[in-house]
Amino acid sequence: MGCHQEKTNWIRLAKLDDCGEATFGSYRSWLAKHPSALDSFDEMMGFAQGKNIAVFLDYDGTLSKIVADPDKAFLSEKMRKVVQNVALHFPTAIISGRRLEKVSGFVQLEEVYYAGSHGMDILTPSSGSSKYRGNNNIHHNTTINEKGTKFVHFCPAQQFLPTIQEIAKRLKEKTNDIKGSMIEDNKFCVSVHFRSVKNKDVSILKTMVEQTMEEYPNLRISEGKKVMEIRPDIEWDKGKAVEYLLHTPGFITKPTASSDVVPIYIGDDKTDEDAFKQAIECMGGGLSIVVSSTPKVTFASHSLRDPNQVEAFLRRLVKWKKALQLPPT
Ligand SMILES: O=P(O)(O)OC[C@H]1O[C@H](O[C@H]2O[C@H](CO)[C@@H](O)[C@H](O)[C@H]2O)[C@H](O)[C@@H](O)[C@@H]1O
Repeated sequence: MGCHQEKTNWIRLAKLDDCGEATFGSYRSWLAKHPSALDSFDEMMGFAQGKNIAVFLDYDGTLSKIVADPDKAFLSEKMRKVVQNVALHFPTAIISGRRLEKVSGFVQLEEVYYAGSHGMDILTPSSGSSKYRGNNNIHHNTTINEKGTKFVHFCPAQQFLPTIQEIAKRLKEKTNDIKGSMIEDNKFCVSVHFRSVKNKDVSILKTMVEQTMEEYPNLRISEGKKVMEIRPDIEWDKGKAVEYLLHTPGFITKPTASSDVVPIYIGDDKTDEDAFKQAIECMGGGLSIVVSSTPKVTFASHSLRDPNQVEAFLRRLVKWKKALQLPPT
């Protein structure tokens, strides 16, 4: 799928950051380059009008506020309702670093597609993506839920499962004495949390993790928000997960040319940059929105300050769609 020729100003602006421009002094000057998706709503929807919008959402820091205890990052009832409404009007997926069961357990919406482990565990009700499925079932496992519905898990890092389980166990033992640290087993990746670790112990923890990782050359570490994320070193990320879902039969119901699809991706973290960059910029043009209240280097074209603004944006998106469906007066 080639890059879209007709780039709008904001997409070109986002590309400047791609070139390494990081000279933003204040939030205000940064905002000039990554305008508020609420302030630019009409302009953005002008770009999307007449095309099929698909909505992709990150979970932590985007739909739920960042909290000290990762097990308590619950979704508010208000946000659940809004996401449900979005999913009733647009194909919608949540792509999280969490294990799939954990994020779907937090969200509890049947209308939404889910991808866990930074896109390395994608659940679809159909037979999976035609593009990736090919003639064999490699990486695809079928499951049937309690209601008898058939689902397919696409797990491109399946062969790493024993290694991930091993490293999660080893890190739990090793870091046991570091107060406030927490190892979260996200199935195909592991999070080492240090938000509640005393400053003086953070570097000790990081060294411990890095030393352990030396024995696992097929894994890599990336750093998120007060968390080290350990994952298989494969060419698969949230951007690839977006592409997979866009090729999944049934996700976008109206068959259409790929250039008629406008993915909107909203996320707050480094792993979301893969989706901003690869999926949004090179799939016929999409809309990428970073959630941040401070300036940061990003491929995203637009921004929102926090989950409250995400909620407001999603609410407005539904209202916009409903207005389009009204018969002319
Ligand atoms: O892709 P995401 O859904 O954004 O997942 C990224 C990581 O999010 C979670 O950690 C972050 O949120 C926690 C709860 O607010 C917070 O305590 C932590 O400091 C943040 O880093 C999740 O727990 C991680 O496993 C994910 O990798």
